[in-house]
Amino acid sequence: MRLKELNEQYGIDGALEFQSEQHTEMAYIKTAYSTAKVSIYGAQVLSFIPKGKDDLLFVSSQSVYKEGKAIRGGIPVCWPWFNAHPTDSTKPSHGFARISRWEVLSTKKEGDEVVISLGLKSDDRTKDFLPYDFEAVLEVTVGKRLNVELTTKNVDSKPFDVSAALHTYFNISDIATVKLRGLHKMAYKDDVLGIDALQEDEMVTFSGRTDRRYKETEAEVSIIDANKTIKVGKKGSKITVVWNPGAELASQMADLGKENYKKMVCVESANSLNDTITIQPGTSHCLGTTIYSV
Ligand SMILES: O=P(O)(O)OC[C@H]1O[C@@H](O)[C@H](O)[C@@H](O)[C@@H]1O
Repeated sequence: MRLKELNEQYGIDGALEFQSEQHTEMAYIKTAYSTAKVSIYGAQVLSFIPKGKDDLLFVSSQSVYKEGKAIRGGIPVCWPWFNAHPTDSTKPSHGFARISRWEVLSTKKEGDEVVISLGLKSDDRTKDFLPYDFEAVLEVTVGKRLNVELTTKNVDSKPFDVSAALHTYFNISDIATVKLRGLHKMAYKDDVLGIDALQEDEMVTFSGRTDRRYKETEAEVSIIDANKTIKVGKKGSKITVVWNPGAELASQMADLGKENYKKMVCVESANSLNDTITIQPGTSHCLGTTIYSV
């Protein structure tokens, strides 16, 4: 759909406007409490700014905007698999949702909130990646908080498995001093060391490359930064991924750049490991995250 038609059909006066940017359209959203920006390519939220505060989301200044490449930052939708494909390493890392063009399904303003729904359906292209019929919907609600829900519906006659993550990049002042609360005593898979471990310290802190999948985690996590605390809630997820590439890996990531890793931390609401979801025909699964600052 062209920009003019998008705005005619789905624009909301003073609250939601589409603009062409890079290789896609972006929805610019304004509410009494916040502003947000959502890329139609990837169904990726790229900005959430509560009134009077800094952006809670980080987007790399080196990010590449081009068809087939994932935008480095915001909330990439990793789906229908998390990280490498379970059996075929030639398939794209973190699935194909974040490198797909989604369709706008609806927009609305309800009280102080603005909601945009984006959809992705199975077709000949997606069958190469996931040989089942599906309907995925990403609903983004912007208000005092940012709420993002990814619903996968199985419209096939056979069950299929989904692993996923709402891979949120948070904007922080310094990875060396930031702390995460809410994961104390939780078991995790350390994907850097390849071991299982337990979170002994009350706070998670960062002293190098960190890549962990905390298990059985349904509680809110607080990101405690120098002058703000960001709360990250979740829904339909028992895995919380914590990721920062550290200096060495960051220096090899052209779309991140050498220094930017210091300004970001990922806290992801995920389905992975023993929380991979089997979706039966005619049923659906919803994975969500809620973000706000205090
Ligand atoms: O570079 P990508 O494909 O966006 O992935 C970034 C990271 O995403 C994290 O969620 C994974 O735990 C890491 O292992 C991975 O490196």
